[in-house]
Amino acid sequence: MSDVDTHTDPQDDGGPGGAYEERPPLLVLDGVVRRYRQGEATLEVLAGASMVMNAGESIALIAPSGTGKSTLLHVAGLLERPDSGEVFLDGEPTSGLSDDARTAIRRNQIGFVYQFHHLLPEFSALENVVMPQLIRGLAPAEAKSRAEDLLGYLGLGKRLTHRPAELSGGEQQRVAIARAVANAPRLLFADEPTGNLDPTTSAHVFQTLTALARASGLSAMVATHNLDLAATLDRRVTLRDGVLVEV
Ligand SMILES: Nc1ncnc2c1ncn2[C@@H]1O[C@H](COP(=O)(O)OP(=O)(O)OP(=O)(O)O)[C@@H](O)[C@H]1O
Repeated sequence: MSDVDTHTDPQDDGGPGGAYEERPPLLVLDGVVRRYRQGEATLEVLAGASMVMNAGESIALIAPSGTGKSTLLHVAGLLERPDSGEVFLDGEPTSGLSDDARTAIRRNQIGFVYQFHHLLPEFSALENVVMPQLIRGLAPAEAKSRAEDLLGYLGLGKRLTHRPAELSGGEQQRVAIARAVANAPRLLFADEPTGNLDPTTSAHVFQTLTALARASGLSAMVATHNLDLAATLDRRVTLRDGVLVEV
């Protein structure tokens, strides 16, 4: 175990349970190492990355292309396992969990947004947002109502029946954001969510994403190349030689 304390939240004043009750931070990365084989060589993309993410925090991940931002988001979001080190969720280690247990955590607690929307082309905006809720087991009427609310909040109330190809790039990304938060996750990972959009649309979609995260108390980690947008989040980190550094 390295110097990262996985069990106390520095912003936790003890809460209603009393001053001696300690709540672990939402997410802790502790000395995370991730290597890829590239032919004969091994590339160590993450070389002991550590960080603490508290509930409700928004963090920008800013680093040059190829330094490991996507890899970090995939490991933190339980899509990939670290080669060594640990990812703690609510103070509990996750790397030893079965694939099924990790999938269940992702489905119920984690949302992802990517640079390209990955919406299902043959389904409407509404259906794309309803679907993950049905997979989770929600009743169709409840799922539809939540999807309508979310899309309305994101300014897409008049685009519910449009298929992705009938929407603008910014609208497609907003549907992807609605889909990512449809199951009310606690954590949102966004990998250059506005990287494919023009500057004005990019700023609008980014602000929509962060406003939604704040309104719903969601913790968000957003990889972006845009320093102005990064400045609007609570904290900024970068990757230097595979290690996370606060900037
Ligand atoms: N599955 C893989 N197999 C082999 N190498 C990989 C794999 N995934 C990523 N890499 C390598 O790891 C390095 C980091 O990749 P990653 O996609 O995490 O970077 P990034 O910072 O997100 O880049 P970008 O900003 O261009 O998206 C790159 O050199 C990439 O080629």
